[in-house]
Formats: sequence, structure tokens, C-alpha cells
Amino acid sequence: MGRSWWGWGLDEEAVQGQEARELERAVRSFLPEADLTVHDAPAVGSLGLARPRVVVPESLAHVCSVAPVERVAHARGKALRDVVRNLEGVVGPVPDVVAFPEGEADLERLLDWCSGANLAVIAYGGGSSVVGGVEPRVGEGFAGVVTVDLSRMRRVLEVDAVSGAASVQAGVLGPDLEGQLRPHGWSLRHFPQSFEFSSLGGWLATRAGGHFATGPTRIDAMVESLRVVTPAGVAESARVPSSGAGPSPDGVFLGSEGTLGVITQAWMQLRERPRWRSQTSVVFDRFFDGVAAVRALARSGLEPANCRLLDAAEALINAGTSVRGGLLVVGLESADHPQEAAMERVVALCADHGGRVGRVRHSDEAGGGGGREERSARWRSAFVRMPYQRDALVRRSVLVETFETACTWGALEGLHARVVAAAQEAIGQVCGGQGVVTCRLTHAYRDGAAPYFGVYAQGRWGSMVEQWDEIKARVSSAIAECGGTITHHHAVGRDHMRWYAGERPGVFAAGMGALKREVDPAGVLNPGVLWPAGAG
Ligand SMILES: Cc1cc2nc3c(=O)[nH]c(=O)nc-3n(C[C@H](O)[C@H](O)[C@H](O)COP(=O)(O)OP(=O)(O)OC[C@H]3O[C@@H](n4cnc5c(N)ncnc54)[C@H](O)[C@@H]3O)c2cc1C
Repeated sequence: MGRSWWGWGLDEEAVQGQEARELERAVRSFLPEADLTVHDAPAVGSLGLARPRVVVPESLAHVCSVAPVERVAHARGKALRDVVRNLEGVVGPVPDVVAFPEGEADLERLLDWCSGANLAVIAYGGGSSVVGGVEPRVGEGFAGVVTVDLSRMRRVLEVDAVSGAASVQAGVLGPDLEGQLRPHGWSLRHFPQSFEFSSLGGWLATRAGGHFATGPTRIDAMVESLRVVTPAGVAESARVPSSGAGPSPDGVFLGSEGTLGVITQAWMQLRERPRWRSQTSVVFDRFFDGVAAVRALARSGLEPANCRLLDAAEALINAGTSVRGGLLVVGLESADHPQEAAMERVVALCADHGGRVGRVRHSDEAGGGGGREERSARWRSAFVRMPYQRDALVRRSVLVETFETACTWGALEGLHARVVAAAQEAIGQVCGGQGVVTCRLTHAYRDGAAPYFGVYAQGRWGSMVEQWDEIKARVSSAIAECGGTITHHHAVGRDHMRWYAGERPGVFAAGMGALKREVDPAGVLNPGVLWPAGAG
């Protein structure tokens, strides 16, 4: 038992028993003819892995593994197409070596070895990439691939309680980080859905979006300074709360997805644990009335921590609630003051847009320890179970996957209509029409929002990757044509390269390419991500 090599999380947390039966019942309600035969993951020993193509130097042997289970477990991320290929026993590119550096000295030696021996290097945090970011599809030109797993670099090194910041090693996973900060009375309060099995370094390298639906939610907003080991040397930015000194060095490395260096440490701004919370839900007869209410909330200055608008299908599937247009879940939190007055304002704004507000709940966690409510709510919540349930559905040949974007408020209605139509048309063609497309707004800004779409469709075991790739290609093109970004928070990786290349300005791409050649002269860092494999 332990981490699943083929899917999300821990083997012992996999969906079974009553939860599995309920899931199957739910699927039958919208895919009545689905064949829900359960497919088991093959044993690693039966996969027939090729032998590693490289020999690890003796000086690095103590931090390197060539064990088959490590190599396959690090070969893919956690998207639908990763899980399906693992379950089918389809072996693709696999790292030759998985390295676990204990510190920067090991890392520097690893980068020297790989640069000198023409080995591609893939930085690996929690491996929760959903865009092929950790998959060694690096092209033909390399003698091998070394995946560098940062999990042994996982300590909070220093807490500056006066400034409210901490220096943290990049390999720490979410729960471990919060556990180390708790005795100091602080929290990073960055909770992506992948929180349990994703790392600080991964969040920084992909510019992850956290759970705050409004206000500063992207990890970028919480960074004071970064320390990055590159093949050309170490880059460490000045630790200041804000600076106007030229372009930001952190801006270059944030979102660099392992292509410019390995992020080893960061000074991160911390937050007090919230003490006062208020929450409610609001029902709308029309989805776009809910959209208008979210827009008003995003501009109100109230900065609700939670402000998720689910369309009717999403509300039914993921919240078990039947509504005509939309269900808005709103939550306010503060470490500083009660939220009753702010919630009254939320209620008024929602009512202005035709929302029917449900029961309002206020809570006061005296002492501000953040323990009770977080402990009870977080781990067993539907939000956290969702990836396990996704895997359970995939094992039963259900195509379950999400995609997301962000666009201006002005573009939202047109984009929504076009993307949903593109998804439904694709489902019609590749899944025989058996499927549902859902939408929720996950993040809202003064000028726009991040719509997050879900697809639940009838898959065909053996063809599910091709089915999904066809749907994904069509919706990605529709997003690009309607003024959306190819990703709001799932990163570029290898799978979004085609659309990312069209989105970034050519002059910017050329300038970044020059920087890449400077910091990674051998071109070994995550080839195929942000730049096509082989671009030098
Ligand atoms: C179920 C599920 C839910 C998700 N929910 C969210 C969400 O709410 N918000 C969100 O933003 N994303 C989400 N994601 C996507 C994913 O979790 C994020 O991209 C996350 O930031 C990746 O972190 P990681 O540590 O797992 O990185 P990995 O998957 O290990 O790596 C991702 C990329 O970052 C690079 N990288 C990793 N560590 C470093 C480092 N130290 N230095 C340099 N490069 C590095 C890798 O080479 C790779 O290109 C979700 C994914 C899943 C499967």
C-alpha cells in the first residue's frame, strides 16, 4: 500500500464498496447504456520495461533509483490520458533514472552529469501535472532521461514571524507544508484541488491557482523571492515585499515548468489562519444571472474566498442539487473580523441579480487555530474525493476530464456557447452522443473569469485516449478562437504547446529562447515544454 503508480493518491483511498455503488448509480442516470466493467491496473512487472539506457556515476548512486516501479510511477502525470494509458498497460517513454537529491549540492552534480552526458532532466514535484509536464516525451536527440524528484527537499527552513513569511524547500507537498507551518501559527493558504499530492516547487513552476475564488489566488502573488539552480549557476532574487527594479526575475522563473532551472527554495508570504467564516448558497434560474452576480461580487471589494458558480449539470453531478440555471456557493473568511456585515452585502448583491439566497451560516473558531473546521472539512470533502472518483470512473470506461480557461466578462457568454457546442459536437461524433458537458466559474476577477468545463461521456475501452484527444483538440481551438487562454491554471506542459505557441507573442518567445540558451546551454531541461523538443 502507498502511492498509486497508475492513478491518483494512495492505493488504500481508492473508491470501493458503497462509494463505488453510488458512483455507478449516478453514472447510469446520465449514461444509461454504459458498460461499467471494472478494469484493474496491470502489475508493474508485467509491463516489460526496457532497461535503463544510462549508467549512474558512482558519486550519484546514493540518490538515484532505476527500480521499475519508480520509473513507471514517474513517467506520467495524473490526467485522464495518463491514467487510461497506465491502466491499459501501454508503456510510453519512461525515465531511465529517478534521482532524489538531498540538497542543492546533489542537484548541481546531477545537472552537471546530465548536461555533459546529453541526458534530458525532468524536475518532478508531486507529479500531478495534467498536461504532460513530467512525461519524458523529449524527442530523439537525448542519450536518456533523468527525472529529478524533489521530495527529499521538503523542509520549512525559517519562519520570519515579524514579516509573516517563510523560507521553504520546493519539494514539500501541501499537507506537510501546512503541518510544518501550523506550530508557528501560520498558513500559506494555497489549496489547489491537487493540494495533497502537489508540491510548492510544482505550484511555482506552473503558476498554480489556489482555492481563493477572488482576490490574490495565484501562487505568484505569494512569492517574496525564489532560488533556482540552473546548469549555468544559481539565481536567487532579493527578498523584498515589492520592487519596481526592472522586470521581475521571479516572473521569469514562475511558470517556467522546469525548462529554465530547478526551483529549490522560496520565501513565501504567509497568512494568519482564518477565525471567522460565513457561507451560503444562492440559486439562479438562469446561469448568466449567476454570472452577473459573480461579476458584481468580484468588483465589490468583499473578496469572497469561495465564489463558485455551478451550472445546472455541474450542480447535479457534483453537488447533488437540482437547479434550473445555476448554484452559487459563496464563502467569506477572515482572521481579523466577523463576516456578518460582509455577508449581508453578498446577499444583497446576489438578490439584485435574481438570486434566491439559502441559509447563511456563520462560524467563529475561537483561538484562530484553524484546526477544527479545516480538519473535519478538508480531507473527506467531495473536492478531495473527486480525483479518486475520477479514477474509479475511468476504470469503468467513463471519459471524465476537465479543461479550463479565462477570458474577459465581455467574451464569456460567446466563449461559453461556442466551447459547449464544440464539446457536444465532438461527443456526438466520438462517443455516439452519450455524454454531458458541465461548466463552473472557479475564479473571478474585476475584468473576467475562469470558466472550468467538465466532460462526462461514454468511453470505449482501448480507444479512450483517442476519444479524449479529439474532444480536447476541438475545445482548445474553440477557446483560442473566442479569446480565452489555453490555460488558466493547468499549465502548458507538452499537451498545450500547439495553442500556447499561438498565444505568446513571437518577440517574447524569441527573447525567452535566448534566455533558455543562456541558462541551459546543453538544452537538457524538460525538452518539449514551452519550446518544441529539439529547439536550441
Ligand atoms: C486532481 C487534480 C486537481 C488539480 N487541481 C489544480 C488546481 O486546483 N490548481 C492548479 O493550479 N492546478 C491543479 N492541478 C494541476 C497540478 O496539480 C498543478 O499544475 C500543480 O501545480 C503541479 O504541482 P506538482 O508538484 O504536482 O508538479 P509536477 O506535476 O511534479 O510538475 C509540474 C511541472 O512543474 C515542473 N516542476 C515541478 N517541480 C519543479 C521545481 N521544483 N522546479 C522547476 N520545475 C518544477 C515539472 O517539470 C513540470 O513541468 C490539478 C491536477 C490534478 C490531477
